[in-house]
Amino acid sequence: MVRLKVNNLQKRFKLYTQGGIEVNGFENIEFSVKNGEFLSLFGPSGAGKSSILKTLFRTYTTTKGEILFFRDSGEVIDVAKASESEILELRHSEIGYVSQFLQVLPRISAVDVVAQQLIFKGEEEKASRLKAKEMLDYLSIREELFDLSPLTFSGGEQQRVNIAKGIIAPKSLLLLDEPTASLDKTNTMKVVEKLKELKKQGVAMVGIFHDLEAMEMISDIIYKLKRVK
Ligand SMILES: Nc1ncnc2c1ncn2[C@@H]1O[C@H](COP(=O)(O)OP(=O)(O)OP(=O)(O)O)[C@@H](O)[C@H]1O
Repeated sequence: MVRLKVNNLQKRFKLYTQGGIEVNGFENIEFSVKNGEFLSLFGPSGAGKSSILKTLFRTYTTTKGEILFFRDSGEVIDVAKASESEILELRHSEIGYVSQFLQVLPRISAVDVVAQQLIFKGEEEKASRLKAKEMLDYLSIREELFDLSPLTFSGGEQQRVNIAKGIIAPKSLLLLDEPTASLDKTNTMKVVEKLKELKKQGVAMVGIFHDLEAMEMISDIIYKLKRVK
């Protein structure tokens, strides 16, 4: 079943603080992603990969085109045109976004940052914390760090906590913006294994990988972008 269909999508940025100059982000983007499929956005720097992901999550508005999200109920929502409250609801229940940067409140432990995602979904607290610990351990976070705030962790450790947080309670569509950017090969491959499990669970994904081997291992579709002139 198709989860996401993007039709003739275009983004032009208007730079109000710089004399209203317009800059091309991307244009003529067309793809669809089914449940359990992974589509990678691939292309040179500046081709528009990150901007496409942000537009799919409605961090950026759409200049032209459609972003059709298909709910299990059969209802179709155009993310490009949906109201703010519909977008908040979609983000809450259907669409997840994982960037390369962890954003957390101070004084919340790594385990809690991850476990909260399960607790929000209604899972019991003790079981959630146990699952969170297993996920952190799988992603090579040392046990002595579990109860500390990730704000003092290294860049790569923060990124792994961020991935754990982003994938432990997956929604139906997951958007991944270079989630493994500063990870070593071993941890990158561990993330790829986890993402493959999500595919088996039927999660549709759109992602950007700078590691080409990881991209080829995980992708069902590689969508090639050219720099717009
Ligand atoms: N918020 C913004 N305001 C103005 N222009 C933007 C904005 N975000 C992106 N752009 C422009 O859109 C184009 C595409 O940028 P984007 O970051 O999506 O590329 P990318 O393919 O992800 O590149 P990279 O691989 O280097 O991360 C660039 O020319 C950039 O200057």
